Amino acid sequence: MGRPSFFSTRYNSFKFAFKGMTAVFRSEPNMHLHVLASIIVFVMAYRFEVTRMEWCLLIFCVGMVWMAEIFNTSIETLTNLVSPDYNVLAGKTKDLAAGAVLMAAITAAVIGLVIFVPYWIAYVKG
Ligand SMILES: Nc1ncnc2c1ncn2[C@@H]1O[C@H](COP(=O)(O)OP(=O)(O)OP(=O)(O)O)[C@@H](O)[C@H]1O
Repeated sequence: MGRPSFFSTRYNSFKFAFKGMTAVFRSEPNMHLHVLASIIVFVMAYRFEVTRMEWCLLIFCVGMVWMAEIFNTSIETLTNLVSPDYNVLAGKTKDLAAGAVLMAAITAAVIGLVIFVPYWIAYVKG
C-alpha cells in the first residue's frame, strides 16, 4: 500500500479540525451565547449598512471570541485528562483560559459599542 497522497492527508486534517469545531458547538453552552451574540451583531450591521471596514472589524471580533472559546474548551479538556482530581494548578489553568475568553469578549464588546453607538444615536434622532 502506497503513502497517502498530499491531498488525502490535508483533507483529513480539515476533517479533524471541523470535528473539533462542531464538538465545541455541541458541548459548550457558552458557545451558544457567542453564536446568538454574533447573529445579533451581524443583523445590526446589515440593518445599519455599516461600512466595509466596520464589517471587517466585526467579523474579526466574532472570529476572535469563537477562537478563544475553542482554545478554552481544548485547555479544559486537557486539564480534565491530566488532573481529574482537585489541584490548585489545574484550577489556575482553567481560570486563565476562561480569562482569555473574557478578555476577547470585552474587547469585542468595546469595538461593537464604538461602531454601533453612532448608528444608534442617528437612528434615535431619526
Ligand atoms: N481539577 C480542578 N482542580 C481545581 N479547581 C478546578 C478543577 N476543575 C475546575 N476547577 C475550578 O472550577 C472552575 C470551573 O471549572 P469547570 O471545569 O466546571 O469549567 P466550566 O465551568 O465548564 O468552564 P466554562 O464555563 O468556561 O466552560 C475552574 O475555572 C476552576 O477554578
